[in-house]
Amino acid sequence: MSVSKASVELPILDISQPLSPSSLSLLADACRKWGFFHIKNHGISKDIYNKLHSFSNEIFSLPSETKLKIGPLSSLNTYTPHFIASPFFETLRVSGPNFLASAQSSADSLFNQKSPHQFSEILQEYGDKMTELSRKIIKNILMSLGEGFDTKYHESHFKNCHGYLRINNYTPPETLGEDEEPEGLGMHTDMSCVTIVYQDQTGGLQVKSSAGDWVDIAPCDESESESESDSEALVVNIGDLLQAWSNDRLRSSEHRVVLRRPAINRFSIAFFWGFEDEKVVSAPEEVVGDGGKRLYKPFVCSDYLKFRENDERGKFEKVGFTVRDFAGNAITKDFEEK
Ligand SMILES: O=C(O)CCC(=O)C(=O)O
Ligand SMILES: [Fe+2]
Repeated sequence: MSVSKASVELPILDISQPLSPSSLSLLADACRKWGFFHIKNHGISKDIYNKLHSFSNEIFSLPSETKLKIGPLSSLNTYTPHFIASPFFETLRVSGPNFLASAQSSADSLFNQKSPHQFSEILQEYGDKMTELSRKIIKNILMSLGEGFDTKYHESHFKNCHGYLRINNYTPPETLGEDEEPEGLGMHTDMSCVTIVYQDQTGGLQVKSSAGDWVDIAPCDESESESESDSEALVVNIGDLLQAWSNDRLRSSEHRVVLRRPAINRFSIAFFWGFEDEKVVSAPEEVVGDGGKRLYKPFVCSDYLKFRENDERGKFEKVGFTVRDFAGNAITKDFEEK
């Protein structure tokens, strides 16, 4: 296994402000080279994360039989147990736009009664914030691609996007050797347009460079920087849908999560924001640019999701296939590392 301790320097963008031309250019570079960047001043406090973390712990600490009431063989199917994506990973899905109803139906089944609403209410607030942030992020990415692209494409292409949350719990094996770094979540690309990830201070998220090396995306605690906010910067990454829509001008990078010593649980929340099912994904002429080659055949969004989700493993792990295999024309451009 290749072990890399190098950590990539990603821009940290202040999402509460309109981005300056120099920040837009940092954003464009990061999206082309890594498909990853950080955002700060996103308006979600540490207090919210602490609450989400402790409620989630309560759920993940329930006996397996209880959790399986909402597992893959149940009608709800919001919980994915260990040994599907990896032996060390379990996850709870909360679907939007009614995050409250989705979280509440899982909680009610788990606790076998009408349970208190606080967890669901916080998830509604969190989901709404993520939705708003995703819109802002897409707008900024469009601005970074070309002048006037946000007004041209934001409404016409992205207004029906929608999102869901996954709350992830990584439980490493109790004995972990010094150089042992088992995969908590295997290499994959996201099927979204953009994904917003909160990772706790444990670390272990890695992105593959265009040269093929794994590099760390270190947790970035804003409260340690000069920022006034009391929260951590969030990780944002480009998903396959936006890579195809942008004709590879934006990169959907392979990434994974490795587990390290000390062998403690790792907690993360990912928000996936993507096109509506029926959307035909096709890069606009102007995005492809004069003389540019079209790298993907137009495809229907849900057909790609089905292609990836045809079995439970394919959703998470070691995807042999990405959007390039699904809709790519023979000639695909390699991402330059500049
Ligand atoms: O747990 C993380 O930090 C990342 C999770 C992830 O990549 C995913 O859920 O797609
Ligand atoms: Fe991911």
